[in-house]
Amino acid sequence: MSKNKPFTTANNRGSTNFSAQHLLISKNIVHDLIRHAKIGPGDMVLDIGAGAGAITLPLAEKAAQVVAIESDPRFASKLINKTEKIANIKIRQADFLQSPLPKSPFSVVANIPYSITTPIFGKLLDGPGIPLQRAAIIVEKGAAKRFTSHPITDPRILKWRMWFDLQFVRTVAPSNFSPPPKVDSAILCINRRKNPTVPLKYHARFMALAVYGLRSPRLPVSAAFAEVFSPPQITKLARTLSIDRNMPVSQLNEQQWGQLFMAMLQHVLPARWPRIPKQKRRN
Ligand SMILES: C[S@@+](CC[C@H](N)C(=O)[O-])C[C@H]1O[C@@H](n2cnc3c(N)ncnc32)[C@H](O)[C@@H]1O
Repeated sequence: MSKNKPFTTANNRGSTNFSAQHLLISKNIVHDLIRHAKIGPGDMVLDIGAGAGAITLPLAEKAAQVVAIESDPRFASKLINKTEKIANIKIRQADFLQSPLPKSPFSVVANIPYSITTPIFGKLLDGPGIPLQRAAIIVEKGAAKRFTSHPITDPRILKWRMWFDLQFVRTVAPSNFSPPPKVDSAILCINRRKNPTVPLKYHARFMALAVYGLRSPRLPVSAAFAEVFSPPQITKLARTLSIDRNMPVSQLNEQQWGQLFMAMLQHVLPARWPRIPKQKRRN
């Protein structure tokens, strides 16, 4: 392959996507990412899709350890050469989606490949035992809005937000990348919740209620949970939790979802609990 061709990458289906990668060229944005992720000398940090190392190197000045994962062998080998004398950087040439996550607490600072944003977030946020603490990630602005906004219509995003606070931090203009992408980007911050309304052990059971409750996001709360709570229970709950029983179920916030779930555990017989959805196979 010619030296002048743009860097390319394997996508999550194992084929090759020959589009150019949008590398960060703004030191201010790199600085902002590291600051928002609150990286300090005790932190082990993943840089997902490290490219030419725009984030990796400044990150290593703040963190205890940086593991940079890059699937493109040309980026990876350049980065290995560039960082061989820096003791706290490890470069892994690998597909992040197929790589094991750290077993001890870690953070993420990254400008990721947009084409696999949801699989990357799923890998970081889906499982109950993943020790992710904090992250600042550049994603397409549309995705950042979708992951952080109200109403909440997607049970998977709701589940992420029950245990992690997802915040839209700021828009990042195309001029901060080379080549500039056609769309706006954004910094999205993730912080593990210290006191989630629902204990982590109920992760799968909560997902069952979320999938059931959001099957038709425009249904009023009373109809959405009709098979779980009896009409008097719903009326009482709505009053105690200050919820309008006629509002669309998608208008419930994370805290109200948590309170409804805890009420279900306490007051509803297990036979009426929604079933835990079968895990989808991940390749
Ligand atoms: C948008 S570029 C960002 C590069 C660098 N972080 C920066 O900000 O300049 C995304 C990078 O992710 C890499 N990449 C794409 N798919 C990947 C995967 N599945 N696992 C690891 N890296 C991947 C690409 O090769 C590319 O270098």
